[in-house]
Amino acid sequence: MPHSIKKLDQAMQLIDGKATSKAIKLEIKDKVEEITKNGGKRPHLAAVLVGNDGASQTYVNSKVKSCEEVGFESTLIRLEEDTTEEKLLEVVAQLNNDAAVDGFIVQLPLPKHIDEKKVTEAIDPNKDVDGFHPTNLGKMLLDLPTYLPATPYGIIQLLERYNIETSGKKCVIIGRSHIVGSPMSVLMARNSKVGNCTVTLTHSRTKDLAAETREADILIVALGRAEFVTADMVKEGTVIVDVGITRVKDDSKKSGFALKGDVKFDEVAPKASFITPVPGGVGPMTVCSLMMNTLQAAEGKKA
Ligand SMILES: Nc1nc(=O)c2c([nH]1)NC[C@@H]1CN(c3ccc(C(=O)N[C@@H](CCC(=O)O)C(=O)O)cc3)C=[N+]21
Repeated sequence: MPHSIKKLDQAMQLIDGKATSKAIKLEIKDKVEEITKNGGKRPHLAAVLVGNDGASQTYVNSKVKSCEEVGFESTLIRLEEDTTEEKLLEVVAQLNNDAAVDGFIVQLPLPKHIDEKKVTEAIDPNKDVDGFHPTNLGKMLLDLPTYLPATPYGIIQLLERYNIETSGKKCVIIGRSHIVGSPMSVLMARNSKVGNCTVTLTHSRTKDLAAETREADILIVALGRAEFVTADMVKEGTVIVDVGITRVKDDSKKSGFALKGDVKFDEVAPKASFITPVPGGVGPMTVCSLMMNTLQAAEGKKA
């Protein structure tokens, strides 16, 4: 068969996270209009940012902007890099008790002198729209109503909206973080519309990683190393979800850096059936999930 025809048969489709998040945000905006029209309160998301990390500022700004787009109220609380753990826990307690705030997040990573676990556990699970609190992760595991962690929830939305068949497929995940890889393994395995996969969760101690990834019908990459996955690591026709986002120095860019995913896109994309780009893939969906969780919080369907 001529090469060009083979290529046509296997046309790769880009999964457009930016467009999907826009569509979902319009749906949320409609719901907000309905709520306020009926005299209800506008959903309100608060975000706490400690310090001046460049990437964190970008993400938090995009969350505030998304709130405006969907008609949410938003509050950004900025604290100095040297804020004490005690002070941050006070701010968390205030937000827990503030009836005007439906949900809030504390942007991670936090400065080294603050215990992230302690802060996460201090957040009222009913307001934990990040879905990081042990109570909410536990509920997820038990299929109880809860807030799903933002990035995994965004990925599920993408797979669902692109009608990607997951049932009975082999899903390989790279990275076992508490906020992406680990919850993703639970969601892909559970008995749900998107789910029913046979899941392999790989990590730094996995013996022959490429042997595992080559088996994947769906490959989810979340280890945070730019261009880690190369063409030889994937089989033809795989669905690839790239969660990584690393700033790499690039003098040709106005910002001085380029954003790179965990997948070497140019060489891997031609082998994929579906693939998420970076930027414009999973990132915008993460923000969108926060909006969905905040709407859920405001509607009183508490975790
Ligand atoms: N408590 C907490 N909750 C989070 O949800 C959380 C966090 N901490 N810490 C950091 C990670 C990362 N994250 C992203 C959000 C948006 C984009 C995003 O919008 N990315 C754009 C590009 C943005 C850019 O230009 O840098 C894109 O991929 O197209 C990416 C990553 C949320 N996180």
